Amino acid sequence: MAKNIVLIGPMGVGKTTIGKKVAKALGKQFIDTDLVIQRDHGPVADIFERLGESEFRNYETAALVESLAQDAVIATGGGIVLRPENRKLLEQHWVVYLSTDGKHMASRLKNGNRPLLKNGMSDWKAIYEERKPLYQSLANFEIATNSKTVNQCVQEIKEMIGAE
Ligand SMILES: Nc1ncnc2c1ncn2[C@@H]1O[C@H](COP(=O)(O)OP(=O)(O)O)[C@@H](O)[C@H]1O
Ligand SMILES: O=C(O)C1=C[C@@H](OP(=O)(O)O)[C@@H](O)[C@H](O)C1
Ligand SMILES: [Mg+2]
Repeated sequence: MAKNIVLIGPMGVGKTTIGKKVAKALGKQFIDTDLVIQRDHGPVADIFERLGESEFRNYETAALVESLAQDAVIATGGGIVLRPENRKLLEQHWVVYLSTDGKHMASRLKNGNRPLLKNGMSDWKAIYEERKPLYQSLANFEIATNSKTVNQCVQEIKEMIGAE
């Protein structure tokens, strides 16, 4: 199995945006687990509403398995680290953790419908604090995105994996 580059990190940190650009720069396929779920089951917010979070997590694990079988750059959803079985799968790949100190996150979160953020930034902070140790323990690389542009993050990832 090829070693994929997998982006993890909290909601809105830039996994989808940066992942797409890294894939392009490396000439690899780009996969977003949320889009795989959406392709098969409809919009993420609708799944949360109709079926609840635990069914969404089932779909997410299936999407992760399918994605990791490719040779790709993969953007995950922020909650991918919650399930032990997902973490076990990720251990075999290059895991890049996009971190943030929380500044500028409100503007990064403006677009997109995130069903877990009913109370905005206070939910975001609490969820991130809870998951941070999981992101840290899985990461092969960490990129502090706070004061960097999207393109700087892309460049750093390329350098980290030795593509430069
Ligand atoms: N380093 C960055 N600096 C400024 N804006 C960023 C940065 N990274 C991402 N963004 C912006 O933040 C928004 C959220 O990014 P997105 O890729 O959807 O995050 P995620 O997939 O992690 O939830 C996008 O509009 C993106 O352009
Ligand atoms: O953090 C989470 O639990 C989630 C993050 C979202 O993806 P992004 O991290 O790309 O926003 C999406 O998978 C869903 O809304 C749940
Ligand atoms: Mg995303």
